[in-house]
Amino acid sequence: MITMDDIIREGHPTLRAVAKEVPIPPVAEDVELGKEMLQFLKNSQDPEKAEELHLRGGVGLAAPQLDISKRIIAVHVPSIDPEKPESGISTVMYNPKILSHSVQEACLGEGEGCLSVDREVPGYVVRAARITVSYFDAEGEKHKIRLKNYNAIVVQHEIDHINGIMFYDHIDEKNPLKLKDGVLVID
Ligand SMILES: O=CN(O)C[C@@H](CC1CCCC1)C(=O)N1NCCC[C@H]1C(=O)Nc1ccccn1
Ligand code: NI
Repeated sequence: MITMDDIIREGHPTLRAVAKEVPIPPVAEDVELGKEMLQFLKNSQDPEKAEELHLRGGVGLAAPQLDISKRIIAVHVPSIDPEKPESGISTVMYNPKILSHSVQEACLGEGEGCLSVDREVPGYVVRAARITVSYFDAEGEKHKIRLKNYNAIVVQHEIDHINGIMFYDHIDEKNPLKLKDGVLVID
């Protein structure tokens, strides 16, 4: 079972490596890893389990954060609106790829954090507001999905990890809270 002790922190070189594609269909080891990554996120969002296991609540996790330089990410974003279950996303993506993205940009009003970064880094992380992502699932089936707003931000944060990019690489150092016109602020 994955706990915070398994998550490497900034400064570890694996966080800056470009992760390798995995064979499709995923081998048993990669299927198991994906399941554990998704379970970690679910545990981290369960008050009892999070307390018992000392987990920081997370909505995404990338294999490089476990010092495993493979292109595997997990996302577990609860849908805010129970009437619209599709507004959340819960899945493991193998070899995810952003096929296209909107010109329109977006950022989280609160900025971003990272389970591999034990400090606050203030500033807007401006990303594409909408993305089209292809990925393979545990069975080796290919998917092509369109994501927007918070789900799009989360998946972009995770795909950054498999490319060795950290969220603060996107923050304008001179003026971290600068916002160009038209950037959608997501709260
Ligand atoms: O690469 C993956 N990571 O580093 C885990 C990150 C991923 C998100 C950061 C911004 C977009 C994706 C993560 O989840 N967090 N960042 C640090 C502490 C907070 C936590 C978080 O946002 N938690 C959360 C949010 C809503 C509901 C429940 N929990
Ligand atoms: Ni992160």
